[in-house]
Amino acid sequence: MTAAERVDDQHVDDRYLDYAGSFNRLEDEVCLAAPPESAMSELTADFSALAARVAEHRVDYDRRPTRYAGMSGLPHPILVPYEVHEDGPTSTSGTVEFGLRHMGNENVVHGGIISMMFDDFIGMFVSRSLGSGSSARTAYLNVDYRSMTPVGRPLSVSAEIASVQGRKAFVEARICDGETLCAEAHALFVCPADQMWPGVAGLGD
Ligand SMILES: CCCCCCCCCCCCCC(=O)SCCNC(=O)CCNC(=O)[C@H](O)C(C)(C)COP(=O)(O)OP(=O)(O)OC[C@H]1O[C@@H](n2cnc3c(N)ncnc32)[C@H](O)[C@@H]1OP(=O)(O)O
Repeated sequence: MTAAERVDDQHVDDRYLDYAGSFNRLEDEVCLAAPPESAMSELTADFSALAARVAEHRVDYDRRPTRYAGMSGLPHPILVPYEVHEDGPTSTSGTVEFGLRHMGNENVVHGGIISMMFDDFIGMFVSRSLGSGSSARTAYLNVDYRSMTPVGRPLSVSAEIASVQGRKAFVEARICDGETLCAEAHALFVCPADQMWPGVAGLGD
């Protein structure tokens, strides 16, 4: 599913994608630049003015496009955008591309960002699959970093529900660069006690 196909919410439209995408570009450039002192002072003033302009448009939680974008893998100021290509009741797969703003060491992704990507990708998959809205909570997320994860090119990402035991969903996920396993995750997501999973046939206890 492309970003354009996912734009079906009144809170997220093409203008939002341009807006969030240009902000991501700014983040990339800030991570790469070393402005001289005078340019840095000017840019600091510009950033402060820009923050004040954006602040004029604050809205309540439910009306924020970043909330809906964050739940769909769309461009977002903090989360890593991804696309879902196949989505079933027990497994999902797609592509993710980390940007320059996600770099730790040169040209490779910061480990904490990889954990965040897994948490978001798995959390949204579990919520879609087991039907808890967006309320599945991460109880633990164990990440094994198997090889350096590159920035700036599409990588595959996939997850599957290994088992569901009562309110607990055990999930496995991985990010690969072609045949190379970059990182894998083993996670437990728990459904809040007052919202039992509607469940998936064959997965429950
Ligand atoms: C940044 C921008 C965002 C934009 C929006 C995008 C949204 C995207 C969102 C994407 C999604 C992102 C998602 C996020 O980021 S969710 C945010 C990160 N997660 C949290 O904040 C969760 C905090 N913890 C809790 O709320 C509670 O501890 C939970 C709900 C997890 C359990 O408390 P609860 O009182 O309900 O239940 P319980 O304690 O009786 O436990 C129940 C069962 O679970 C077992 N258990 C529990 N913990 C562990 C453990 N660590 N290892 C092994 N087992 C564990 C426990 O033994 C028991 O098993 P059993 O005895 O029944 O067999």
